[in-house]
Amino acid sequence: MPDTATARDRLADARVYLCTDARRRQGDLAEFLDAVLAGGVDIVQLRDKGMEAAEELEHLEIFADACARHGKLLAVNDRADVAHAAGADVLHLGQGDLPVPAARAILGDDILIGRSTHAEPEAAAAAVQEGVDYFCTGPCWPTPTKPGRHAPGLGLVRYTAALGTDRPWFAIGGIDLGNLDEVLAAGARRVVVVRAITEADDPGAAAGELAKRLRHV
Ligand SMILES: Cc1ncc(COP(=O)(O)OP(=O)(O)O)c(N)n1
Ligand SMILES: Cc1ncsc1CCOP(=O)(O)O
Ligand SMILES: [Mg+2]
Repeated sequence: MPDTATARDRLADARVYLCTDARRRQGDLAEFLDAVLAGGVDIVQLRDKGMEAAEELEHLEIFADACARHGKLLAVNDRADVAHAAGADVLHLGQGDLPVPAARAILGDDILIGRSTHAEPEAAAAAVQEGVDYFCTGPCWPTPTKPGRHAPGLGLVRYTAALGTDRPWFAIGGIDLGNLDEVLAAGARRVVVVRAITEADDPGAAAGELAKRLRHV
């Protein structure tokens, strides 16, 4: 991507979106982020559900520095105030989070807003809702990363692909290098992962392999 690319240009080009907590603290965290961003992650989100805002902001400084070094997008989960304070490129909102118009009223038009969807009507709505820049469909498989969330499976991915929307959308939930071909065959061209990268022996290599396969479909 050229240096002049906007956040929306970068989103349009994105294939691999990583959500990670901040268990890998300080120096180790920066090293981890450098490896995965150099490897092929296009968007990185700090997703640490138990963390209070002040601690989240502290960690986000490390994320923001890493994203700036690599020209990649920084995403914040759930909280518009934290996204604003961190200067994030992206705010991700689930069905139970702040409604998109409320987030837009706080943040304006420059930030990208993403939305989670878990059922066909939610995906169809997110594909056209004003103020939404991208959406995610899943979980494709039940996942310990989001306990208790019913998995609509690859049927929702097939449904979303059939919408033929121009809006970027990502498959999420239980995706790894072993089942990526099934996700691709269902019609997804972008994925969100947690464990496939954070729990890999070599996170940078895992990011690279995911990116390579998604970019050569
Ligand atoms: C990129 C991305 N996609 C989906 C989610 C899940 O959001 P949500 O359904 O609000 O669940 P929590 O992550 O908040 O537990 C996400 N965070 N990021
Ligand atoms: C946050 C979230 N929302 C739906 S599935 C999921 C977690 C996906 O994690 P993993 O890639 O480890 O299965
Ligand atoms: Mg949420």
